[in-house]
Amino acid sequence: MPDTSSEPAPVIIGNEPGAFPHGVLAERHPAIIRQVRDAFPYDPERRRALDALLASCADGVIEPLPVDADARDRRRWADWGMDAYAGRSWFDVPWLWAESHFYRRLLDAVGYFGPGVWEGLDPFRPAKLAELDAPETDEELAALDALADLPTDERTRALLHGSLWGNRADLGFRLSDSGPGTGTKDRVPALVTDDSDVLWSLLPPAGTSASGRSASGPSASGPSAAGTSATGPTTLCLVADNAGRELVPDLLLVSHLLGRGRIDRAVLHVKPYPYYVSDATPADVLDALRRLGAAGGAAAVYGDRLWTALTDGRVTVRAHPFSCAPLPYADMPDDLRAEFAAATVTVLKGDLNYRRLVGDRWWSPTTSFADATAYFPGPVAALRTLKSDVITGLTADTEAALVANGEQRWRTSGTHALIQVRR
Ligand SMILES: O=P(O)(O)OC[C@H]1O[C@](O)(CO)[C@@H](O)[C@@H]1O
Repeated sequence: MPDTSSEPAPVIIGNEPGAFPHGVLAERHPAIIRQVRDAFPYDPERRRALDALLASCADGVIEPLPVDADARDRRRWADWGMDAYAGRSWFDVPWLWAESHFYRRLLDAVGYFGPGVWEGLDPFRPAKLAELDAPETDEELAALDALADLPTDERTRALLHGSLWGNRADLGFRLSDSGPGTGTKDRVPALVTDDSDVLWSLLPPAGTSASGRSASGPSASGPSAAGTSATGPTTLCLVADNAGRELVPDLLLVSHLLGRGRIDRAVLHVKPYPYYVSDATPADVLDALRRLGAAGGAAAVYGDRLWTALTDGRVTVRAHPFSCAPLPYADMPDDLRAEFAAATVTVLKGDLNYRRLVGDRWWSPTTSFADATAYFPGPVAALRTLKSDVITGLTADTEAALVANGEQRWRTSGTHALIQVRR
């Protein structure tokens, strides 16, 4: 039985040495700064700013945004809690807030917000392009050709799993529930919960009816689309996570769902600016799309379908400021809430989105996913590999088996994944 306790669990803070969140702040952030420092021939001013951020990560405090920051951005950060956290240690504020704000400061340091020659230049772009151009990406895209021989349902499932495990940058088009597995001694399937049947019941193939389909679709105001049902177009909101080898299978999945008539439209939510190293921005969507075209074969067919859908408006790309907010989705603004409310289902990809969806808290693992997401304005699904401590929706048996495995890092190592859906 899921735990339906209504008491919110404690918010995760990064102040416990040895714990995963502390390691991210104390070790990972400095490593990211060093990586960025080497990525471009930044001038002395930029290098000094990066060094200052490095020092601040170790023992500094969160500072207010610079006085020359864009006024709208300053207002946003004020709304997002800047006044409450300025002057406090990175280690003593909510971990989600500290991490998110780190990327904002990193972009300041490299001059991303300008003015100047570095304005708008993604400091993570070299790493993103290297991943997109890696031979593994060629192999994964070539593997798509073999999918054509599979029955449609199996292909649909393989593409869903490609998108899911792509969150580990592992585009394997896996055909079995067990995913990549964690070794023969592992007693727990890699997929710790799998609600994919519920997801497919929300997005049935063209010509069949969805009992749970949202009746509040944007049929009245939006353009008509082929295959539109009596309840309005079936719209998928896909809240993307990483660029490169995660975004590629995300795009393949969207293209496949369009091609099979399971959706009429898709809205792809990406980040307005570089974030958490590899998070997808609009420029990354274009790079991934070009990559599909250049691969030829089945990949190019998927890419062409998506290209056409972008040009005729069936697929749109959104980069809402709240996508980079240091807050849970429970605090989303009204315009975003209305968008998600109008979708047939919103699928959130990845670990960070999961943390923001259920709240970055020390939930008991058996806390009901439906309860934790009850505030969300429409049907919602999470496709996530486990890369941080937050977890909900496990059965007591699964939790016990994971713990009994003796492998303490099941929460953070990306060896396990979940598909959770609340209709
Ligand atoms: O790309 P994803 O799946 O959102 O994962 C990013 C993850 O990186 C971490 O911030 C660690 O740095 C995770 O805790 C976080 O959720």
